Amino acid sequence: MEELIAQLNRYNYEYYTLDTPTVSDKEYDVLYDELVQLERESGAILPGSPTQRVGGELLKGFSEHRHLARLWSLDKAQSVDDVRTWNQRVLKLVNDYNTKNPNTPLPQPSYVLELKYDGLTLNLTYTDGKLVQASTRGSGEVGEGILAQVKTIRSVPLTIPYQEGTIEVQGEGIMNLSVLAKYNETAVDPLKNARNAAAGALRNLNPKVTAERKLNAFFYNVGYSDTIGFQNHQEMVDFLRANHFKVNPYITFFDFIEDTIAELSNIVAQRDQLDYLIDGAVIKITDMRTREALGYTDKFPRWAVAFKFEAEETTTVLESVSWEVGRTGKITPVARVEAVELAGVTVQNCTLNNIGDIERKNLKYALGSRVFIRRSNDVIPEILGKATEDNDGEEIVFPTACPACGSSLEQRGAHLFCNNRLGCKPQLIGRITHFASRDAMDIESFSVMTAEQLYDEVGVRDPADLYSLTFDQLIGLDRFGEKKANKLLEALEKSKACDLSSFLFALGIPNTGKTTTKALADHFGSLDKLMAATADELITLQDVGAIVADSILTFFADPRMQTSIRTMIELGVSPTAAAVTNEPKQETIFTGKTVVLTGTLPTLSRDEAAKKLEAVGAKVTGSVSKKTDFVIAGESAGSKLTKAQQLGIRIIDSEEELLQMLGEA
Ligand SMILES: NC(=O)c1ccc[n+]([C@@H]2O[C@H](COP(=O)([O-])OP(=O)(O)OC[C@H]3O[C@@H](n4cnc5c(N)ncnc54)[C@H](O)[C@@H]3O)[C@@H](O)[C@H]2O)c1
Ligand SMILES: [Zn+2]
Repeated sequence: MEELIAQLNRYNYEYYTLDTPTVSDKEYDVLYDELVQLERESGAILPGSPTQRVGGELLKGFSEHRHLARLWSLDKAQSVDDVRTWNQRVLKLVNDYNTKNPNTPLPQPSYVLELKYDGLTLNLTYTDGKLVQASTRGSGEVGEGILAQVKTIRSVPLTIPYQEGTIEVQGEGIMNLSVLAKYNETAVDPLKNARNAAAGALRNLNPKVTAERKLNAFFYNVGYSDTIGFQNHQEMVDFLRANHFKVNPYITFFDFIEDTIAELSNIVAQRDQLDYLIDGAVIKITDMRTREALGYTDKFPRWAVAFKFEAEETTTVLESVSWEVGRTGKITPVARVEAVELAGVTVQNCTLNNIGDIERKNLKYALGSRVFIRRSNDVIPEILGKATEDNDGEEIVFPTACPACGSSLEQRGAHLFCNNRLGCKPQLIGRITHFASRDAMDIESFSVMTAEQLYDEVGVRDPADLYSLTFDQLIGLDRFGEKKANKLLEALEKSKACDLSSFLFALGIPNTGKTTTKALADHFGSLDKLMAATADELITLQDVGAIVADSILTFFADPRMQTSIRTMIELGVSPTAAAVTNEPKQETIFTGKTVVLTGTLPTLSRDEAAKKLEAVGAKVTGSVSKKTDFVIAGESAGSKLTKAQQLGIRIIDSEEELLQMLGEA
């Protein structure tokens, strides 16, 4: 217990006083919970235990402010069961109170749900309508006066309409994520995390530094007033709004705890769409008399509980960096980290984006050091920066030669490239695999392994080579029986009658994705016309700017590409543009609606289903949001389906039903 107390107090100091934590909240919480557990089991609380107090030490240089009413921490629930346990305790206390006070019983508890903003607590003091002090939470009783710093926040009102005596209002100072990203674009010292960025700026003695960070704030409580009282939370929120405090639009009231709990998953689903960090949601009892009756422990109110979300950040050790070659020749650093659990999965690989990013994030000498990693949505976790200040790690040596083919590398912007387009195996394998992929030529049963095998054993170097493969060549290969060989040849044959936009996408023209290739196909109508197009003609298209136009021209001017395309055409590949119709063929339930496809349907490929939907005027998009009208979920649909369920979006989970709705079955 002594060790834990020493360790936790050091982390508290780094977090609350210095605003530069060296462990993640997740790691801190594990140790804290361990201490709570030991205190409970032993019945002993040792001196200096962080479970008995709020916050950390005050910084020198700021004046002290004694809060007119105490500020609190929040009890936390890690699971919905913890929320239910908290609620049971509330019900029991209400019941006890009502037994003792039969003439003035408390109402049946009702609940308010708010987001838990992750920033720095602010306590604002107004006297006769004027902002006279602003302070941090500090110890809960005394905080640091940071009036000049808080005045730089544009959303903090300097005067308010309510002018009767003194009130204190609490909120959270935050940095919007978009503001942080913008700040980091040009910053010499990029900021790792919005919470520490906000806290550090507010507790900077120089208000100019605070102003540069363009902070924001949300207010959620009137902690003290000489004159005014509220019956319930809604009245208090109305008062805050009427007095021009920025109140978060998401505040929801519930009569039943189970409804409140059900709503938590909606917040989790929308977490990634918010422009600020939240680390949970707060459930509070709405009735003020009940709050008073329930009271406080040493540390937190009994009438509120914070439901903590799964952490998205943690720390781990950066073990090694390897360099991967993509199909365009771009070299991507991939970090191998000590295995660590984050948001329910074990993380072992993280992206480092590019060499520019490694330098910007001060990771050049970070091999073997502890680093912060962050995972949001389904993307590969990213390394945010080092967890220590020292530069004692080993150097990440940037390659000068391609790890695959040995050619010397060229730096363009923040990226390294291998220019050996024709002789660098991973580039060729990448191009062939991309060519055959589902969104491209959709050659069934073709995988990276097939591409590698054909490369190694039959000498396939270019997508065009696929169309002269013979049965005899294939049957001689490992793991290729008669059936498999025929299947691949059939799939290749079938792919010859492709549509132009898929063919263009399959070619892998740099800087052109599916939307662009579709626009090109629609506009030009034939491969020949596109290949003869000029830059002026290309940039008339909506999706095509100067860079994309240049990529397209350079690509088709390359004699090797011309040969490859000519060979394919000679071997029977015949890309044709779908007839462009501006009017959808027929009105269906999907006309004008936004649809997301996920998982595998029994017979239709995702592309075929998308085409059918587009033909009746639906917009097919890649990610589920509130704007999605339908989600078509095939077999092994994953997170998109979960999200659709959470958002209450209509889900169609059978191909038959889909075809029926399309009027085809
Ligand atoms: N990484 C570290 O080294 C380290 C060290 C210390 C603490 N911590 C983190 O801090 C947590 C404890 O911190 P705490 O006591 O400062 O905060 P808390 O999690 O107990 O929450 C209380 C605070 O939540 C804020 N809040 C945000 N939205 C709110 C809302 N709608 N209603 C009411 N309050 C709201 C308020 O500022 C309030 O002071 C730990 O669980 C840990 O995750 C991390
Ligand atoms: Zn190479």
